[in-house]
Amino acid sequence: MKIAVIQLAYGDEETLEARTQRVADLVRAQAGHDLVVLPELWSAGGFDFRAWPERAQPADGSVVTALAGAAREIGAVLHAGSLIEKPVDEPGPEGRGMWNTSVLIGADGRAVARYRKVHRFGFGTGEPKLLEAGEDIVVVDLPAPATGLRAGLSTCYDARFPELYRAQLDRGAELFLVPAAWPAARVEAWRLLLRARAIENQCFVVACNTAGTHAGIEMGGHSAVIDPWGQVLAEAGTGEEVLSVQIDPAVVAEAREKFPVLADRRL
Ligand SMILES: NC(=O)CCC(=O)C(=O)O
Repeated sequence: MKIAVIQLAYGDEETLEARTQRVADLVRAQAGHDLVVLPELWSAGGFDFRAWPERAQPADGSVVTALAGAAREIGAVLHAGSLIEKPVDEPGPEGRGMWNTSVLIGADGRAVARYRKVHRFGFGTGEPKLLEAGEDIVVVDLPAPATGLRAGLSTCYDARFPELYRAQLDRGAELFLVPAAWPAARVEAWRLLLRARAIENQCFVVACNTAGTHAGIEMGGHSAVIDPWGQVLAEAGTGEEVLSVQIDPAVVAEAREKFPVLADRRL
């Protein structure tokens, strides 16, 4: 399976329309890959809380529609990163009506899965103040042409909560897709947590972070693809960059058979 991880950089100047066009073009440029992955909240701005209400959209709004077209054109599965989702007529349990939602799009341009971020980052500000929390664990068989692995969806801060990944493992996950807007200030934690999630669950990790500086926060980059042994197959630097990585889905079963640590779990 050939994967492209688009570590996008952005600042504060670009309009939503211009960024959407730029990102759709970047996705189109990944023709030949089976799976293309984008970062968290690239359309709304990961830490640009004030812009979220005006950039919020339904999960079938103009941003996802533009990307679905790009995925269809190149015949790839696309993890569209996440957006500030504001569905029509869904106020949510806390009355905020907005979620940090990831969308996985098939090569036919149709949405195959949606994940609403469970752990909200901000300690009383930002996400917990403005957004609803997701409540569902989402694990899905990757569709053609990215077939062969079952993927668990999570987002950024979720990486600090190993129990979420165990729950995904128990639903058959073999690969974790993790879009993020993780700041440079804590990038070593990001790098370490991703490897830990791969090793403890014997899963691939495909993690796509943000680069650049927006809303006064420098993003950490270091997107990575990690195998079930914890080997880093590719890692980005700190700027905008596309990682292109070939993975062998058979490595999951191989690692679990050669080193059957999961069989020793005591619940
Ligand atoms: N967007 C996020 O979830 C940021 C998480 C973060 O900065 C951290 O966990 O540290």
